Amino acid sequence: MKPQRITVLGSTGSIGTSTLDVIARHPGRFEVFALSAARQVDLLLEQCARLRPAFAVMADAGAARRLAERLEAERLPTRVLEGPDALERIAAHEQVDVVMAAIVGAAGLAPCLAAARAGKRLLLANKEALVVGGDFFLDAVRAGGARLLPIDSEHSAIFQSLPEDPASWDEQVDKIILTASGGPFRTWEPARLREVTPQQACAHPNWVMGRKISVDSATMMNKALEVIEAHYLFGLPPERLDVVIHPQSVIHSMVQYRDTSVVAQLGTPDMRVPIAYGLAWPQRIASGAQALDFSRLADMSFEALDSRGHRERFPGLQLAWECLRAQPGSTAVLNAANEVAVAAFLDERIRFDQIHSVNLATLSAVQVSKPQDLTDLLALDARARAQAEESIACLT
Ligand SMILES: NC(=O)C1=CN([C@@H]2O[C@H](COP(=O)(O)OP(=O)(O)OC[C@H]3O[C@@H](n4cnc5c(N)ncnc54)[C@H](OP(=O)(O)O)[C@@H]3O)[C@@H](O)[C@H]2O)C=CC1
Ligand SMILES: CC(=O)[C@@H](O)[C@H](O)COP(=O)(O)O
Ligand SMILES: [Mn+2]
Repeated sequence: MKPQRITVLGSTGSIGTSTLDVIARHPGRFEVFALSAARQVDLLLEQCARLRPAFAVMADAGAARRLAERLEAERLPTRVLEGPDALERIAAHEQVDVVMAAIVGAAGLAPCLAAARAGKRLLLANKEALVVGGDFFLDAVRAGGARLLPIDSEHSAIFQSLPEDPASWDEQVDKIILTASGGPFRTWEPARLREVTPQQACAHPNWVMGRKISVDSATMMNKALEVIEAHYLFGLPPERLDVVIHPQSVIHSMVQYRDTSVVAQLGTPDMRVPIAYGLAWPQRIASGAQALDFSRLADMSFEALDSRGHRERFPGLQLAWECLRAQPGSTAVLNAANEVAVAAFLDERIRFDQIHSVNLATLSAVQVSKPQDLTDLLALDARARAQAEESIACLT
């Protein structure tokens, strides 16, 4: 079998490094064609030395210069490119079969669209790209004849629990139930959330992840983004998307059928499992993850969103359903506001509980009209970011 040639967008991140780990377990099956990062020169250099990709792209121009100098000093053949256009180029390159989309945030949308239009197998970890792109993203997938496969653990679980034929989903499925860990503050008094530090927010109880998604898990905005992501991936209306808190993260999500049967996917919390599934689909390959040991599984518990003060503790979650029912483009505004607010929290410019205030203020201030193309979408994203910064300035 000819090796599958892969571009890993965001190769220095949590998903990126896990992807390279899975790929390394299957020499001959996969080959790395291109890698990308924003600023981490040392790690990208080490990955280039090990994997010898044809291209390495850095979002930051200074970092690209430093990487090129060091590759030359070590006589490594990888060609360095810089900036957003270069990301699109390695995503759409004719020699590429598979693109792992593991950039964090809306910055990943344009290369995802490029991969979609070029008809690649697109492994989507970058949920923000779909939350921003919505139907426009799906149109690009259809037009390009791409194969979109979910990598987010919940969506991989749902995909594994659904019937093979998407045409039967609407008729056979009653609802999708996304599980949520509840993050590090699941049992905290809501009033204490104003004291939360970035370090506390990034300490997820079950998963080791990048800082942005870790903060999103702590506010449960991650689950809000995932409800929106599920709507676009699986085509069910907002009222057929449910969330239940499951603190152990053993059940990664579930599908409830018309006859009330529930089909779920379970496993240890290790992203190499959905990554291996996306890479090899429809086959299964070794991921390197530890198997679940049911004899040592102490507990699997569940909490309703309407119990234990969760609605007050996690007010942002509801915005997912509100934005899905509002004007198309609202989910892009929510995402932009949240990216800006999370960055401000990590920079200690706002408090943890103010992330939600910024999101709400931005949603109510930005007028949304249905975006017709990528230019419209990017303009809406930029307006929402500017508005979110204004809301932050009013808070501080
Ligand atoms: N981590 C996880 O377990 C999961 C993550 N996801 C999703 O996957 C995506 C990646 O998450 P994660 O791996 O945790 O994030 P990380 O922060 O660990 O990694 C992000 C990657 O993107 C690069 N990057 C950051 N900003 C830019 C930019 N503006 N332009 C180009 N590249 C950029 C980073 O480069 P550099 O290292 O140089 O900064 C890094 O390679 C997110 O959308 C997240 O929601 C989904 C499910 C689980
Ligand atoms: C690993 C993964 O997919 C994350 O999105 C994870 O699910 C976060 O967990 P919670 O958002 O449920 O805390
Ligand atoms: Mn997830």
